[in-house]
Amino acid sequence: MVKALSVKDLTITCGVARPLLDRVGFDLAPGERVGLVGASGCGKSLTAGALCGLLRPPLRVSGGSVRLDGREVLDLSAASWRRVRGERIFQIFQSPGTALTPGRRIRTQLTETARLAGVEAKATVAAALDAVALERRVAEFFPYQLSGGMKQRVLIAMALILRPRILIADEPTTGLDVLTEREVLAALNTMADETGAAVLFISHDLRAVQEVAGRVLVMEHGRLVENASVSNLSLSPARAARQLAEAAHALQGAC
Ligand SMILES: Nc1ncnc2c1ncn2[C@@H]1O[C@H](COP(=O)(O)OP(=O)(O)OP(=O)(O)O)[C@@H](O)[C@H]1O
Repeated sequence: MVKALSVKDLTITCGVARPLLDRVGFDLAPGERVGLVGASGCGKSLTAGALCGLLRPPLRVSGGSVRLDGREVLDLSAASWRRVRGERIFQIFQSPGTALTPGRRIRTQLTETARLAGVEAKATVAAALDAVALERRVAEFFPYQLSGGMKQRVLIAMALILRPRILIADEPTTGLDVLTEREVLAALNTMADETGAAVLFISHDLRAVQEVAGRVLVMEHGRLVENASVSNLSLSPARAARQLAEAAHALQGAC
C-alpha cells in the first residue's frame, strides 16, 4: 500500500555546522495517527517545517526524501507547494493566531476555505463548526474575539473542510488549560475520524500525544531514536524515550 507520508534520511543543515536534523526516517499509513515527541530543541518543528515546505534559508534540506502519497515533494516549486499545502497537507501551529487573518470574520475565512475545497459553503461551514464543538455564532467573530483554544478549533474546522491527506499538529495544545486541551484534542480526533486524514501530532507532552496517537516517534538531538507504541516506551533502549515515559507516568501519578 502507498504510504500517506514516507520520510527517508531527511537531513537539514544550517551553514556548515553539524546537521540539525540527521537522516530522519518514518512512514505514516493512510489514516494513521502518530506522535512525534522529544525535548525542546530536538528538531520536531524543523521536521514539520520540512514536511510542509516551510523552511527558509539559512536552513536547508541537504539530503533525503519526503513522499506524499508516493510523490516526492522536496523538489517542488514555491507555487506547487502552495497547492500541496492545504489540499494534501495541513499544518496547525502552537500559535493559531498567525494562521488566521486578523481583520476578517471567521465566517469569511471558513467560506473561503470551502470555496478552495470546491464545496458548498453555508452547510459545510455550519457542519465544521458543529464538529469542533464551536457555537455557530462564533462564525461572526473576528479572530481577536476568540480564545487560543477556540482559534485552534477554527483551524481544525478548516482542516475538516479541506480534508487533507495529512494533518501536522505542531504543539497545538501547549499553553492551554487542561479542559481546553481536551476540547482541542477531541476536535482533532473528530476531524481525523471524519476525513480519514493521517495525523502527525508533535508535542513534548506524552500525555497529550496518547489522546491522539498509538505510536510515537521519539527524537533526540536531531535524530530519531525510537519508533514504538506508547505503552512500550518505558522499555525502550533509548534513554530519551524512557525519560518521556517516566515523566508522563510521574505526572499521571501526581493528578
Ligand atoms: N531558523 C533557524 N536557524 C538556525 N537554527 C534553527 C532555526 N530554527 C531552529 N533551529 C535550531 O534547530 C534545532 C531544532 O529546533 P526545533 O525548533 O525543531 O526544536 P523543537 O524540537 O521543535 O523544540 P520546541 O519543543 O522547543 O519547539 C534547535 O537547535 C534550534 O536552535
